[in-house]
Amino acid sequence: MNKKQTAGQKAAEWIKDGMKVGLGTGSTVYYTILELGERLKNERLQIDAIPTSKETEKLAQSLGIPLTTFADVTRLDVVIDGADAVTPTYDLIKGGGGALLREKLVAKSADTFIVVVDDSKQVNDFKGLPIPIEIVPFAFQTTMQRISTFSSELALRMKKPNAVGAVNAVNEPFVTDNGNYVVDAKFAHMDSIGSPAKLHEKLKSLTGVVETGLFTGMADIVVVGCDEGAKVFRKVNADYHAEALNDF
Ligand SMILES: O=C[C@H](O)[C@H](O)[C@H](O)COP(=O)(O)O
Repeated sequence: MNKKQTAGQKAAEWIKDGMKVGLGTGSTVYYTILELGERLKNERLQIDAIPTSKETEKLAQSLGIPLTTFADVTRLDVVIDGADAVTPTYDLIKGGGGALLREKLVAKSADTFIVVVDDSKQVNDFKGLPIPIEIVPFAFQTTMQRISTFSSELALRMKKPNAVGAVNAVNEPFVTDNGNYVVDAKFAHMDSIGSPAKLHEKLKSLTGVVETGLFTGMADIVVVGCDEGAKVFRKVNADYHAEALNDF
């Protein structure tokens, strides 16, 4: 079993009968969703799920996972999602797959937000790492200019050469499920900005910025897949405590 699978499958144990569940996006939570599909086949488990992307929606549908929307649900019992980087204080960078806006909307509606990563995602800080920022396409050049006043490096995310619908990938911006663009921006001078939360606020205040991939103070539980198995960290008040596997 690879480390992503270890973390993803472990987190699926959290889902109980009758729960409203948010399903994240990416290659780690993929294993949570597969496991959930298996459990639905083998157990008397009734859940309703809200996907964070069209990709996850398709996967959930293919596995027969019942889907719902925010028209019918206001709170979610559990949201499980991946991350691109996790600090020792459990701040996250998300949006490597471009699903950050829906992911944040869904995670903000969660009673319990569970993050699944393999141990390669653990970092000391976000210094020099690209932060995905969703921006509106109109006048995106001016939004990028505003971001560049305090970013050390930034690039408009382009479609991957083999992406669905990419005609001339090099010249086509990647478009999110919400019809927006994504800028990946590095901030070498994080120290002078203060903290990821301050950076998020600073970016959000710029006209044209829709959302950032900085998820600070949001994770309730972090499941880390490593060689020895899945390590579980749970937030208790403001601190995170490692838990024995069978407590989970
Ligand atoms: O937009 C994508 C999401 O934020 C993903 O959850 C994140 O990029 C982690 O993905 P993966 O589990 O594939 O590394």
